[in-house]
Amino acid sequence: MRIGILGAGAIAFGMAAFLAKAGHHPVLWSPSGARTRKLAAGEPLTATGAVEFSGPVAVAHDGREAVADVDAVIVALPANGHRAAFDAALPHLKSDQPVIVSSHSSFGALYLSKRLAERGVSLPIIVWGTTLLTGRQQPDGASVSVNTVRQKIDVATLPKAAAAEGKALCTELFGDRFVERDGLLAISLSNLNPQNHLGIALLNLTRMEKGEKWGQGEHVTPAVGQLIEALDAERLKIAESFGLSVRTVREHFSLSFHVPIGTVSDMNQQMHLEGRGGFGPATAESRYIYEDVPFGLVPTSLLGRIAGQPAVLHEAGTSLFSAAMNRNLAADNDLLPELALDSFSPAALRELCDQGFTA
Ligand SMILES: NC(=O)C1=CN([C@@H]2O[C@H](COP(=O)(O)OP(=O)(O)OC[C@H]3O[C@@H](n4cnc5c(N)ncnc54)[C@H](OP(=O)(O)O)[C@@H]3O)[C@@H](O)[C@H]2O)C=CC1
Ligand SMILES: CC(C)(CO)C(=O)C(=O)O
Repeated sequence: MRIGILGAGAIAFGMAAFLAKAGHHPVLWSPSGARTRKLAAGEPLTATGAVEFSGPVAVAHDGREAVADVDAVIVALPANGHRAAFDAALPHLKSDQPVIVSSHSSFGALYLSKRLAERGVSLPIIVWGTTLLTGRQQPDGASVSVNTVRQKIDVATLPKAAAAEGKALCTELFGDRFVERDGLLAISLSNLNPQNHLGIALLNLTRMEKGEKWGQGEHVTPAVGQLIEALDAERLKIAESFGLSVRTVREHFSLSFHVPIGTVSDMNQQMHLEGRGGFGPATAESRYIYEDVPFGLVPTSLLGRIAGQPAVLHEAGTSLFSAAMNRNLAADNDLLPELALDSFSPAALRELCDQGFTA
């Protein structure tokens, strides 16, 4: 199949390599063009580690080229770029052309659904709770090091009625690893980066600010792990009050990183011992803050208010990072203001997350 990928970072490169290796035809789009310059000049895309691949891949020069004549579109860039990517693709998307959002954040699928309905276009939006793989892009501009390919990925569709079709497509492209969850609302409570990264980045902020090279797994010490698990308890309580089943952070870690289940700290220490703990951000200008606070902590706090289960640690995380960065990080979210979800009842939100917007 021909697959348009919006984004050209670590995840987009890794997915393109995975797809090309499986015989599909990925088309990568870098919004600025910078990250596909080498590939467009004919250098092969190279993946090493958990995915091994080297070969040519196609490059799109704009949003129109990225979605023209493709069988499906994948959005694979940080959530602070989702609205820009959606807007670039929107005028060119056709009815029945599925769009996969990985990882889904901050009700981006509802934003896309609303804009598509305004155009009279109807297509399945497939949302994943996380990414297919983890990895880091290499400075040579044409390669990616893939740390892990996940065993399980939570998936749902908007509208919910497209669930079987959505899961079948994902399985055809990426194999038998998809676990169907109870709609977009469940997936909105399934992305664990915001909680994980709040613990990691807040408690290691000076390391990031000073540009140190530091082991991420190694620095998920017992205190950091306990903060992550306390944040997880808030998320689980919100999910429960909506009647939704979601994975715990312990299950997520064990399934993603192939370590026996234990405390979050113990699992990270195990990854560190095996040389798979990775490195934390070497700058405070990191998506761990600028993506995960506005597009992760903020929407979870909103869900907590709607559910009557205030997420006090999530709210504190937003306030603490906003103070430390001297910036109102909640105001960086450019998706939620378009949706005005604050006044929704739990039942009305659930209905919208199951049906989406219709033309
Ligand atoms: N890497 C990992 O291991 C993991 C990543 N994730 C999630 O996956 C998603 C992708 O991550 P990853 O690939 O690592 O991220 P990267 O930072 O590597 O993504 C870079 C890509 O995003 C584009 N981009 C970034 N910000 C914007 C913006 N404001 N507007 C438009 N485009 C933008 C860049 O554009 P340009 O090409 O123009 O530079 C580039 O194509 C994120 O949501 C991340 O949290 C989740 C778990 C693990
Ligand atoms: C490094 C990892 C896998 C865990 O924090 C991650 O989730 C990310 O890079 O976003």
